[in-house]
Amino acid sequence: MKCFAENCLRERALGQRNCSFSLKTGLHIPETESFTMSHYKLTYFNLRGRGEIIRYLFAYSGIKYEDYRIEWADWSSIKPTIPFGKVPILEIDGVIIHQSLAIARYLAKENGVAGKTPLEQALVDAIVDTIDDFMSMLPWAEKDHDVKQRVFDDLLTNTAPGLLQDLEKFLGNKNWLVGESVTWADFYWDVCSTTLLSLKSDLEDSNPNIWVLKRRVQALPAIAAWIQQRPKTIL
Ligand SMILES: N[C@@H](CCC(=O)N[C@@H](CS)C(=O)NCC(=O)O)C(=O)O
Repeated sequence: MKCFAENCLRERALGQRNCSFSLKTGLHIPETESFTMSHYKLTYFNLRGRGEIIRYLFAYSGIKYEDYRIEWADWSSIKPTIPFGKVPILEIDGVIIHQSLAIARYLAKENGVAGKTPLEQALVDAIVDTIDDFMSMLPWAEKDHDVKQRVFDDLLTNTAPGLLQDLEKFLGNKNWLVGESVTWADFYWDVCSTTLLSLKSDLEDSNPNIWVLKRRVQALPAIAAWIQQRPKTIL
C-alpha cells in the first residue's frame, strides 16, 4: 500500500522515496516493492498563458510531468473530451483537475510554496487573485481586431499602472510578496508580468521593487533553467 505520511509525499513524487504504509501501526515503512510514482500530464496549448504557472511549479519542485501542448487544428475535436471544455487541465494518475489556479494551488501546497501558515496562504491567494482579476479583464478572445486593440491599450495604459503601484506598495522592501521565502504568488507575478511587458514594455519604467522581485524569481536556479529551455512562444 502506498505511504501517505506527509513527509514522504514530496519525495515519492520526486521518485526519491520508496516506502509503504502499515495499517497496523499507521507508520510508514521504507520498502521498495510497493513504490509507485505518480504520473502527471498537463494539457494546454503551445503557449505560456494559463499553463505557465503550472509549469513553473513543476520546474521548481523538480517533479517530472508530461507537458502536452495541443495544436490549434486539433482543439475542436479534443474540446468535447475535456471536462468543462477548457484548458489547462492536469491529470494525476487518471484524476483530472481543471482551472489553472486550482491546479497551481494544489501543486504549491504539495511543494511548500503555498505560504507557511493559513494567514500567509490567504495573502498569497489574495495576491494571485488580484493579478488574475487584471489578466482576466484583457479581452484575449475578442474577434474584432480594432475593439481588441482599443480595450488592450486602454487597460494597459490606464488600469495596469494602478495595479503595479498597489503591488509595489504591498511588496515594500521585502524580498518576497508574502512571508520570508518564495511562494507561488511570486511565480504568478513573474509569469503574468512577462506577458504584460511583452504587450507594453514601458510598464517597467516605474515601481522598481516589483521588477527587482521579477529578477529574483527568474534567478532561482530551477526557474532560470526552465525559462532557458521552454518552447519560445509569443504569449
Ligand atoms: N479560469 C480558467 C480559464 C480557462 C480558459 O478560458 N482556457 C482557455 C485557454 S486560456 C480555453 O480553454 N480556451 C478554449 C475554449 O474555450 O474553447 C482557468 O484559469 O483555467
